[in-house]
Amino acid sequence: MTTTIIGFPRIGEKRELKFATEKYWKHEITQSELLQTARDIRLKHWKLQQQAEIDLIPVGDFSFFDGFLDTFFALNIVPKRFRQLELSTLDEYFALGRGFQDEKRSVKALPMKKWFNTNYHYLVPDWDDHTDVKLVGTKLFDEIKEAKVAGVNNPKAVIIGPYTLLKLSRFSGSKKAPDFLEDVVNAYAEILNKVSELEVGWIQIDEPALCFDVNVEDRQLFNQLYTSLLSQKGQLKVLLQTYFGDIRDVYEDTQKLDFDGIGLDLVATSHNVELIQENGFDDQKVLFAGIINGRNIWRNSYQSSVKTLKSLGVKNVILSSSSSLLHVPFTAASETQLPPDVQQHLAFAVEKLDELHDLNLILEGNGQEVLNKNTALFKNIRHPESEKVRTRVASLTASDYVREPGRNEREKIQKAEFNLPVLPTTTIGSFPQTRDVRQNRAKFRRNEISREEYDQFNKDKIKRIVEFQEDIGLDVLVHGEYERNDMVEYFGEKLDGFVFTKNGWVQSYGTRGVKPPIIWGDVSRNAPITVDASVYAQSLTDKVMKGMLTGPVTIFNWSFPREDIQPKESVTQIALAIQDEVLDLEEHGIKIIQIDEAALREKLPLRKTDWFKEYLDWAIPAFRLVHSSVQPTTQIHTHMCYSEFGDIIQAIDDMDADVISFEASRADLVLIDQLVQAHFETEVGPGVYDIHSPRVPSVEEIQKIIEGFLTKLPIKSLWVNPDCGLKTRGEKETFDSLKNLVEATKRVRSSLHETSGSI
Ligand SMILES: Nc1nc2c(c(=O)[nH]1)N[C@@H](CNc1ccc(C(=O)N[C@@H](CCC(=O)N[C@@H](CCC(=O)N[C@@H](CCC(=O)O)C(=O)O)C(=O)O)C(=O)O)cc1)CN2
Ligand code: MET
Ligand SMILES: [Zn+2]
Repeated sequence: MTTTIIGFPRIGEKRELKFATEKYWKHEITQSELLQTARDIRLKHWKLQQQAEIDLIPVGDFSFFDGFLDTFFALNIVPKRFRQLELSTLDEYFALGRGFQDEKRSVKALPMKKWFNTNYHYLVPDWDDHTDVKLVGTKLFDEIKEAKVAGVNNPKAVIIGPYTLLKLSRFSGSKKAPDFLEDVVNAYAEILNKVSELEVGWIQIDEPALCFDVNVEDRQLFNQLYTSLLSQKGQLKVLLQTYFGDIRDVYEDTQKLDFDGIGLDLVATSHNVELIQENGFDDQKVLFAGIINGRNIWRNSYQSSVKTLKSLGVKNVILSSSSSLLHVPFTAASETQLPPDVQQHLAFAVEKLDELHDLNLILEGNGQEVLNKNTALFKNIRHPESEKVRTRVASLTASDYVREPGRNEREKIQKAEFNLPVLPTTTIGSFPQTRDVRQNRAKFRRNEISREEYDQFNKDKIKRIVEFQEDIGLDVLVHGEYERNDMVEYFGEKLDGFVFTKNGWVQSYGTRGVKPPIIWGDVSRNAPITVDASVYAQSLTDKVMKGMLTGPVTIFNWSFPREDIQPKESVTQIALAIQDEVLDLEEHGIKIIQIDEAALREKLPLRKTDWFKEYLDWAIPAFRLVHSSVQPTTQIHTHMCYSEFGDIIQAIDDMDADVISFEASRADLVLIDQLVQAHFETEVGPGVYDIHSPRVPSVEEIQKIIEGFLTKLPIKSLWVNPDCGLKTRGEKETFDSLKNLVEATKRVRSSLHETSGSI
């Protein structure tokens, strides 16, 4: 038996890569300084794995921005608009990820999407009829050489596979995936060949897309790709690596094809275990058993892992992580401020390396001591439970999930209550988290300023931004969320039952990271959270101030969940805590309350058959529970930044919010059509401009977009807003964009007057 991992976090223990990259973008360091930082990071991570005696060390899992981008960049899949910029290779690479702008030129970045059911984003390549797929990149080979020089004698080359590449791509020309098949196979064959020449034993080809539903055509595509590719592998051993789910649709095919290893996630579901038990596993192949959880931060229970592994009856096994460790923070060792009983149960990336080593020892018969210690740890685990919370959850009844009166009735009541103009304008909540805002928070954290000073700073910010919103004529105002480091971490810090880390950063996209809170005990609210800020903001204006909360499903999905109770149970507890906050806001005169569910779509199970019974059947009720007991006059908004909910429209409507805002880039006029077709009842604010880019949209541009929406949607259901919060933007571009948004709306309103006389 030996050990490996699928991949290691790459941002660095103290986010060194983030800081160096951002400095490079600001021209504060040179390219060679950035490359040196990257080399240092890779070396350090390889050494850590060597110290933990990991046998097969992944190489190629490092990335400056995104591993999916690395793969298609190496394969020359770069739209012309980027090539024409004539940048250096590295700058072209970054341009794909974050767009490019100088005095003369402006090119939009490739779109980003959620990587399966994680909070990590990958870049979506756009293939057109000019796309010329061929191997041009040397990153993987360079890193292999570098690893060998550094004394990594047993590297495992890592690359994203052709099936996943094709399935996750966008084809905008007349040529579709099958038309590129031959070129793709040739390019990958060349990669295998080059890796082989470097005397590498194994190549890991990541194919997580096999964990989605695989239909007949997909299955044929998969078989075609690999029949051809594997016939050219020579001496190189090929590992088909999957993660995040099971491969029931192609399990038999993978057994028949000439793979040397199959990597299966034994943690995300029990399905892969059953597949092996029921169908057996080819004696000639190695099972890369994904037994150490790459998605959560708890210690592994050796006893149950050993039991699972022994139940498989597979001859050749290499122990591995269930996914890349990219999705967990670097090390738990630095989290010294955590209660010791929590601390001892944590395993971040570095600790997971040791767990693999331990498990290997145990399975080889030399690990009785570590096994005993681990078993004792699990015997003594005590999650703080609250009788009060349990009783409250147990006494919920069906009526707690139903808001009265129904939506149509409420709509009339609220139109009278608020008397807003048609096409009401608003924003999604946050305003730019400028340097001074973060510094104020950092100072408070370091005890350099008092609570009063900290609060006063934020109050001044609120006052200023309320004045700005009034000045430019927005209709429904927000307080700006200056007090929040992150929309989930902030609530985690305020609620009982959560613990949080000091340095538990996980990459979300590019150089951006999040510090997911940890759900450790039963969750409840012990004091108001946002009431002061919202009430203060409302006191400054006669316009209506929108309260701003994060919903239970998003808080749960962007935290590290406990595993001793069902997700439904945790989410219901969080829902009741947020319900307390909703009712408190209402009682304090806040009349519109937005409850963000940005992450609702994200955790939809990979397979359609699981959508309702494993997720939506509790996620949608949890949201309803939060708001169902408010007055008919209180207007409930929700927000989802990603518009990929075409397939779950009915479930979104069933959340029973009064208004929903979401992203609506050009392609999503399709979504608007779907909404109309599905008789979607919730009022909608499809984002009229993209906040992920610093570009300022013109008045005319926004006006056109609103008019476009109006050709499809009734005017009484339409709101005007940006497509997400403004926290990552600069102030100047934000202010200019919002002024244009309001002006465009006014023009549309007056043109309506002219054409119809009344509205
Ligand atoms: N949890 C979550 N997931 C999400 C989103 C989201 O908003 N939250 N949005 C979507 C996109 N994802 C995003 C993820 C991260 C960021 C982001 O901006 N992250 C920031 C960190 C934000 C943060 O929490 N900052 C902290 C701490 C920042 C810090 O290190 N501060 C320095 C000081 C900084 C300074 O002086 O300038 C220090 O303490 O030393 C704070 O504000 O308090 C980053 O990586 O740069 C944006 C979007 C999807 N997933
Ligand atoms: C990622 S969704 C963001 C919603 C939040 N209210 C904000 O405006 O930042
Ligand atoms: Zn958003």
